[in-house]
Amino acid sequence: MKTLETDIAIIGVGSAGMVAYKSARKHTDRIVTIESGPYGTTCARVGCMPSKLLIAAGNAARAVRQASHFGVHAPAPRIDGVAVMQRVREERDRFAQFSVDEVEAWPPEHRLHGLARFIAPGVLQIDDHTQVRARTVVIATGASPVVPSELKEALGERLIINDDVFDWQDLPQSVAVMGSGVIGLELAHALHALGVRVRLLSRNHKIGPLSDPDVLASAQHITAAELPCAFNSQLEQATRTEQGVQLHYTNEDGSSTTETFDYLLMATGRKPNLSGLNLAAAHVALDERGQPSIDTLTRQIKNQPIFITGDAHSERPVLHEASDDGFAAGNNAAAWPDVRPYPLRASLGIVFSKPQIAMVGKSHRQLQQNKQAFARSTQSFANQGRARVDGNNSGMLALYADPSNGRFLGAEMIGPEAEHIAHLLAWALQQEQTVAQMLACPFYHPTVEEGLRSGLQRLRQALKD
Ligand SMILES: Cc1cc2nc3c(=O)[nH]c(=O)nc-3n(C[C@H](O)[C@H](O)[C@H](O)COP(=O)(O)OP(=O)(O)OC[C@H]3O[C@@H](n4cnc5c(N)ncnc54)[C@H](O)[C@@H]3O)c2cc1C
Ligand SMILES: NC(=O)c1ccc[n+]([C@@H]2O[C@H](COP(=O)([O-])OP(=O)(O)OC[C@H]3O[C@@H](n4cnc5c(N)ncnc54)[C@H](O)[C@@H]3O)[C@@H](O)[C@H]2O)c1
Repeated sequence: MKTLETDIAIIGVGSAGMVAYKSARKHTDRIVTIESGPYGTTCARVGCMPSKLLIAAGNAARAVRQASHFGVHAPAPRIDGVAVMQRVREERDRFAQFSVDEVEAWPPEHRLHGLARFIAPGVLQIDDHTQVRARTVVIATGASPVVPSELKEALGERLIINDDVFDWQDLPQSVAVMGSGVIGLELAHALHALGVRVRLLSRNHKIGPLSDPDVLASAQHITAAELPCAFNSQLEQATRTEQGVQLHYTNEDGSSTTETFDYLLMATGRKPNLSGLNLAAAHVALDERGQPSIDTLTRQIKNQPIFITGDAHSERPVLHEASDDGFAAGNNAAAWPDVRPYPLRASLGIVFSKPQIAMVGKSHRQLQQNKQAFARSTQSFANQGRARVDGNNSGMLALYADPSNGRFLGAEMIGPEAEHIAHLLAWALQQEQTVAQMLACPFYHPTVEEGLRSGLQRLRQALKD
């Protein structure tokens, strides 16, 4: 057994772990990173990038189909599944290789391979080959999909997760997608647009992270029109067949459906990779969800020389937050015990569905849960000028503001250009702008952003009422 002494041990070399390493390295050379899987990051290998590549292919197919709306008639697109998946894999590999190259350029003595777990405070066991004694530890272990073991046993390799999709050599004929959260929506829309027979199964009426009643109702309507869905359905039985899977489920109205698919894609949430770390040996207390109590600004686990980053602590499991966490944790792990707060950016989430969904700042649910007074406006995109020009005039924007000072608080949206409107809103939120200040900014004509201006004008009126 090899033993090592170091200042900082970083568990997990994904997006957060890589940034933590680079930040810590500015202060000390005594760093060890530990990675149990391949380098390349979840985002580039099996997350953000390959999913957006598949979505881009789906958007291209959709554009051809919708061209006739403009009087431009093209034959139905012929989808070459092998070529679609080849581009997804090749571009994915190219993105992932940038991270692999970066990590492999780090000094070899800074890189260990194996599964890390605590055996005592400040002491990590890596597989059965190395023990690392570290002054501080950064946990950057990411998250993994939740897959019920009984379904996995019943369906074997016909039950898949997002990772499997991006390794396909060809598109399958049919896929049932379980879960109408972020991953379920993005992949179901992309596969459907690429001509795969899809059924989106949801045990409730949720659409991604949406909570505003009007935006959610609009999203339910749009999603049901766009995709074959079974909302509020209950999977009763899943059986492996020679060709794939047979699913028997109860529908919202009590009727039953039996359908066969090539695969069942599980998209029912992701869980932080903490259970294998044996945090009890580090004297870290966990709550009922198996989460440690952390200071969100320093990223420190309360009263411990341990920092936690990215999807491993699940508050905001998106890429830019993982990078920010890594930066804060890397610097603080080096500075410990003189840690300092690193402020959070305005909260921003985007779902690359059709149309896109965006969440900025406080959601409707959070405002209600906090019992916070708020003014609200809603704005439909059905008659928005530029959206009608482009033939993507569906969706709804809800905006919230603080009645005590007129400051913008948050927004929920499904609709055209949501990714760009959400950025404008997040920047205004971070600058603590009032609705009046936002309306004093320029809005070009004719743009979808004019729909945002209409929503802000209504919000200004709601603040007066
Ligand atoms: C399908 C999908 C699409 C996504 N799309 C987007 C998007 O469009 N935009 C966006 O912002 N975010 C997106 N995300 C989320 C984003 O990918 C994550 O927030 C981000 O990758 C988290 O980075 P991380 O460093 O926390 O984890 P990871 O990159 O997963 O790194 C964790 C690393 O820790 C290693 N590890 C785990 N346990 C141990 C252990 N005990 N010992 C040693 N090593 C260990 C793992 O092998 C892994 O390499 C998507 C995620 C998925 C799954
Ligand atoms: N565009 C992006 O930024 C992007 C894309 C993909 C993933 N992500 C990140 O990854 C995280 C995880 O995504 P996700 O889609 O796995 O989780 P999610 O929490 O968004 O969705 C999970 C869905 O599964 C449902 N569900 C849970 N248990 C179920 C069960 N037993 N049966 C049926 N349905 C069930 C939930 O009601 C929910 O709708 C997201 O929160 C997001 O932060 C981000």
